[in-house]
Amino acid sequence: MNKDTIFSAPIEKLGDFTFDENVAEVFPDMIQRSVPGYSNIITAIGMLAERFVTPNSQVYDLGCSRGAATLSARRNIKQANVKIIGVDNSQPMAERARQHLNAYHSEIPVEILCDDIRNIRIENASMVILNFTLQFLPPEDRQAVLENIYRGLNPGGLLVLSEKFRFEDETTNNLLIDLHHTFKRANGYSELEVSQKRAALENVMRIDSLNTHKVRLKNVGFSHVELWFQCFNFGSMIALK
Ligand SMILES: C[S@@+](CC[C@H](N)C(=O)[O-])C[C@H]1O[C@@H](n2cnc3c(N)ncnc32)[C@H](O)[C@@H]1O
Ligand SMILES: O=C(O)C(=O)C[C@]1(C(=O)O)C=C[C@@H](O)C=C1
Repeated sequence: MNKDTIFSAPIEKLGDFTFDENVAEVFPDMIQRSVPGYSNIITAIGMLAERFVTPNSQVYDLGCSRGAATLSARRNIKQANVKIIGVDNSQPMAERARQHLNAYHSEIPVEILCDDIRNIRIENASMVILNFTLQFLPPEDRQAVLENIYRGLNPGGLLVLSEKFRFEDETTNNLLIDLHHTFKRANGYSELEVSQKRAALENVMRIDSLNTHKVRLKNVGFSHVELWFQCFNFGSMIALK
């Protein structure tokens, strides 16, 4: 697996973080070493797919990157006549997702669309995955994306929403951010890598509190909303229609 060294040397003009060719190339290593609990969440997405995906329905993986969540879902779906649609607006990510998914045999068709998730109409969905994607949309666009998902989900359908969180209590917020940085250091990132990446993400990743997520999901109409996983300032929620 290609190692993420993107922020290892000093960068004079640090621009905003983007999912470009360089990031796509090292992405599995980057996300594994940056997001505490990432592999547990990917495994659980498979378990949830096994339980929630119904025959003759569709599964959407929005912001699918290289297709890790899509693959986990596809491996665990036992129902007939299911289609998975992965969407990512980064061409280098979408290409790698197609290659990655084609490398494994499956009866379940997967279509990878290179498009903005704000343009996709969700239809006949039994499960929708937003695994660390909503946080990259402008905050004012998040409600509309969730409304579109809610409308396209079948009754009883599941949304999995994983995000980095902000906490309203300043002391615990700072502690959890600090623990996340300790986690990254333990995974081999230097102080410079941690601080340059933090600066690059500042404008593009405007994170919400857990409460903001819960209230918004309820406002959109979801009947049952719960946090099922948290490690430091990262976590994953389930919302049922
Ligand atoms: C942190 S990654 C997601 C990781 C992936 N879901 C996984 O489980 O491995 C965020 C992804 O969302 C994509 N993305 C960000 N904004 C998007 C948008 N408006 N439409 C489509 N994809 C978007 C990025 O290109 C990136 O690949
Ligand atoms: O590395 C960080 O500090 C992060 O915030 C992690 C995070 C994410 O949450 O999506 C940010 C960008 C990369 O795509 C991978 C992980």
